[in-house]
Amino acid sequence: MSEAAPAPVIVSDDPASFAHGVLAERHPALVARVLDTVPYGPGERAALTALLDNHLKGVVEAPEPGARDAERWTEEWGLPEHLGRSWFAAPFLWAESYFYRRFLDALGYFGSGPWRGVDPFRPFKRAELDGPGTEEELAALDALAEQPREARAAALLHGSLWGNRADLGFRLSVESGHGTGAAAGGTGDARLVADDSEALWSLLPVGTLCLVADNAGRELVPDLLLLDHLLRHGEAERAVLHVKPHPYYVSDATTADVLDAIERLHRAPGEAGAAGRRLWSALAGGRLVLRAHPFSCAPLPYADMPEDLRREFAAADLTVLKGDLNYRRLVGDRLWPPTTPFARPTAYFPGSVAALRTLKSDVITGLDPHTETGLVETEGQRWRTSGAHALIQVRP
Ligand SMILES: O=P(O)(O)OC[C@@]1(O)O[C@H](CO)[C@@H](O)[C@@H]1O
Repeated sequence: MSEAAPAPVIVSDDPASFAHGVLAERHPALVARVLDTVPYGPGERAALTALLDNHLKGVVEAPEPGARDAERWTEEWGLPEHLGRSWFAAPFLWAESYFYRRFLDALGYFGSGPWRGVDPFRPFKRAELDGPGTEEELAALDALAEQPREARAAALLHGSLWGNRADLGFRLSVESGHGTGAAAGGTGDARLVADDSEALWSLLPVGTLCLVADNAGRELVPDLLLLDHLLRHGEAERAVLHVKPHPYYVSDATTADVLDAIERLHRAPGEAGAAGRRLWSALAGGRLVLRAHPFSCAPLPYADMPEDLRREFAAADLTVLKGDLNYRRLVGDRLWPPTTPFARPTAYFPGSVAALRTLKSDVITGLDPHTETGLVETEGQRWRTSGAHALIQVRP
């Protein structure tokens, strides 16, 4: 491949690939889990089962008639190109994203019936917030408060980074043995395959910081704690938190999830409760602003973002994107040579941009050659998808 040629887009048609495994194994596991957890009626169950059958063996079909976003999918998000073709022939990012859109259709999320607006993934998100893991993490904030400010900032950054392992989609394949995940691995710096944290801190303080959130629950809580820290200490005058306009990729955070997370903090004792109260006031007072742009659920890379979103990111002094899916969309869901400089596929992004991500899919850029060689020698290609490694990358 020449220097200038873009790397190949990832497609799910190779049965040996990670992408194929997501469609063929992770999605059936997800359907089973949701139907086990939520007492949807026979109609919704039949529709979801039919969708899964179509996804695995059939061809891409149009959304339910009258869908309010049908025009967008048709005119802007590439649906006509894939209609009538196997889901496995479409780009991985497109197929996966459309599956979540159709998932909500099957369960009446966009309909006019009683399941309208009911998040099928909410029980999983709530269980995380109410679980002992969250309780322990919140209690640890009291001891952290004794630390010097820089140590606190570093701990909160790493909390937000490693919180990214908390997506149910990823854990489904780890639990069912289909993934190569190491969900309980260590979290020390040795597991960072790229660490631009110095460059990240050097960009602060800023006026407006955009944080493009990923998962709810145990990822969103540390994201909010990081934002609270930055706002409180003047490292950002204002923060804009981008969430999804509807449930997506199982655990992705919506406005309702932000409210649940703040409520969880609010009712905690000590430092966590104080952070919850500050975040509540920041939202009420406009220093913390929520955005739920439709493009956040688009099946496309950020390089194709619409003009209004581009202007929004351009107006921020720094945009931080969380998680694996956002990384795939930021650099393009392509098989880049891992040593491709991070600055190259992100050159189009308006303004300074940073990525905080645990590695849970094949896409990777910005590795130095020694790091890549060392990873391949010890792990083959498993390091790309196991979730055991993470990165902090910055393009100022
Ligand atoms: O964006 P997140 O929550 O970090 O990860 C989402 C994820 O689980 O979904 C995709 C496969 O389903 C992978 O890109 C990734 O592992």
